[in-house]
Amino acid sequence: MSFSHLVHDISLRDSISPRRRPEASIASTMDDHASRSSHVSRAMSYTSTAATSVSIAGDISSQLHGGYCHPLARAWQAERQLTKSMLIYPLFISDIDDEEVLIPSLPNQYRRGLNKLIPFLEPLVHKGLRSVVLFGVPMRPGAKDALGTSADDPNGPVIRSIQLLRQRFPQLFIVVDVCLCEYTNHGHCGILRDDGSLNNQLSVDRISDVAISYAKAGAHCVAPSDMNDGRIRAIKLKLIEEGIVHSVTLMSYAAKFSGCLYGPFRDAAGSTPSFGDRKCYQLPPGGRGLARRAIVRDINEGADIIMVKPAGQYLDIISDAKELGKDLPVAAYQVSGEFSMIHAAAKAGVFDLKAMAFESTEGILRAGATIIVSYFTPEFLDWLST
Ligand SMILES: NCc1[nH]cc(CCC(=O)O)c1CC(=O)O
Ligand SMILES: [Zn+2]
Ligand SMILES: [Zn+2]
Repeated sequence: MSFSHLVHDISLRDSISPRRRPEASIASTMDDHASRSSHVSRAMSYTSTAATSVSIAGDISSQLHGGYCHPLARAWQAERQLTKSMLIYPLFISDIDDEEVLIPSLPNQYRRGLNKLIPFLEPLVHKGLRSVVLFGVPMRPGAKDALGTSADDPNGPVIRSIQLLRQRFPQLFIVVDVCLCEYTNHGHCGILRDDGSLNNQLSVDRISDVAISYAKAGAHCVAPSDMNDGRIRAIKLKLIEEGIVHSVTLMSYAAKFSGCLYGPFRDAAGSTPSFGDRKCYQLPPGGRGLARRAIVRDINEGADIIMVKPAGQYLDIISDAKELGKDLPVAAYQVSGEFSMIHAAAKAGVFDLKAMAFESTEGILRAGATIIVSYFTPEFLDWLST
């Protein structure tokens, strides 16, 4: 197409219908008359400078607005859109079977015993819930010790709920978080040396045993969140040794950062460390290079899915994970603190809850994740149905 043809076309359009000017879509979003008329005069100067071919080419390629003013055209700008099957819903399962307790720092989320689980999940499964991630919470006195013995208690809440969920919801994909911090009396994610640091060998041996118990109980996916070096390899090798590697997905919390955003979770799971913090085994927030090394390491050790956590503050890491592991699904965990912040801000009138919930997941999807662990899952099942 020649430039002179474009000049002709533009002036023809202008003379036939002023509404078809390239600026029409901008003007239509303006509601006061003054700004509308200023756009009209800009449109006229556009037409008058259209005499030189170079500036026309520049102006035409600069017109983006017309491409996305319809809601569907806006949706098409995204590489991928949120679907129900991308969501994993976190569940806190108490060892007190009849318990159902609201977690004050985590809006609308409860810690539930086994007897409350099925009635709660039934309607969600009917609305399209595809996957949950289980966190066991031992509430009974004496349930915690230095080795986290209750983590794989066959009568404990996690193993019993895996069996129950498999039986009652055969289509539900059951992910189980593997860590010791909920079960140790010191609240750290492994077994400690006398000086309070993690003993890597003992921790990895124990955590891989726990993962195998969950897998044997019927978990479709085990997800170690402890961050001990070498646990992905150890779990994969034991899955092979046990002859169950073909039926279990291994999801690594590969890039898990230490920070302020896990507080409500620790309230829910009772897993706040009794001394110190997790800074020596969770990544420093500025450590992008370290996160990339952890991601590559876990891919090489046999992870099937790579997770980044938290999500919103770490979108560059999600994008790195997708680049480094371009043939693996990448998961993002929108953690308790992110969820509670969104709720608090919505309550303070900063924004609309639903709009922000969607915007936050759009960022995560854009960065490259296709699996999202989210406390908004029950709401999304409703929002995505309408
Ligand atoms: N290791 C346990 C674990 N698994 C997932 C989370 C956090 C999830 C959330 O905040 O929603 C934590 C807490 C922690 O590491 O302290
Ligand atoms: Zn049913
Ligand atoms: Zn832990």
